[in-house]
Amino acid sequence: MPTLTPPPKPGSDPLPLRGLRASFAYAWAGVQLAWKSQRNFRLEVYIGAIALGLAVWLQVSLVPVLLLIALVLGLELLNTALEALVDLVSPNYHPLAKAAKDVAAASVLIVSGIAALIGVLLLAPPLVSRLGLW
Ligand SMILES: Nc1ncnc2c1ncn2[C@@H]1O[C@H](COP(=O)(O)OP(=O)(O)OP(=O)(O)O)[C@@H](O)[C@H]1O
Repeated sequence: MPTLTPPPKPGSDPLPLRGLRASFAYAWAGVQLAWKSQRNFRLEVYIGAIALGLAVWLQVSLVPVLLLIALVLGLELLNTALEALVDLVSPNYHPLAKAAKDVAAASVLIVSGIAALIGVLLLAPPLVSRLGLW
């Protein structure tokens, strides 16, 4: 019978700062995992970086752009976590597993679509004017 390793518990470290550092390290490992395994996450990071660069260049307020980037990337990470959990509990086909994955993917789709629309509404007018097209 395989021995089960208990999960690490950085929050219960008697030295709070060491526990905090370990928590950040686990969270960063999650970002790296998503970067390596999720093409959509990489694409969203690239698009977010371009939007941020444009906002700086066009002197548009960075607050809405940063909020939208955080929303899309955070939701994509949650979607990735949910996919992993579904694969763990339901490696075989199950309609509820399908519902969980499809609805989680739908949340990313809707938020990304609306974020893209807001991004265009924010950046297109100053971009057109900066390029002297209007
Ligand atoms: N265990 C399962 N039971 C039923 N349907 C599943 C199951 N696993 C995946 N699916 C279906 O296959 C689709 C694709 O699943 P998958 O895990 O490959 O995610 P994905 O959309 O390819 O995500 P990503 O490309 O971000 O990894 C799901 O949206 C779901 O409809």
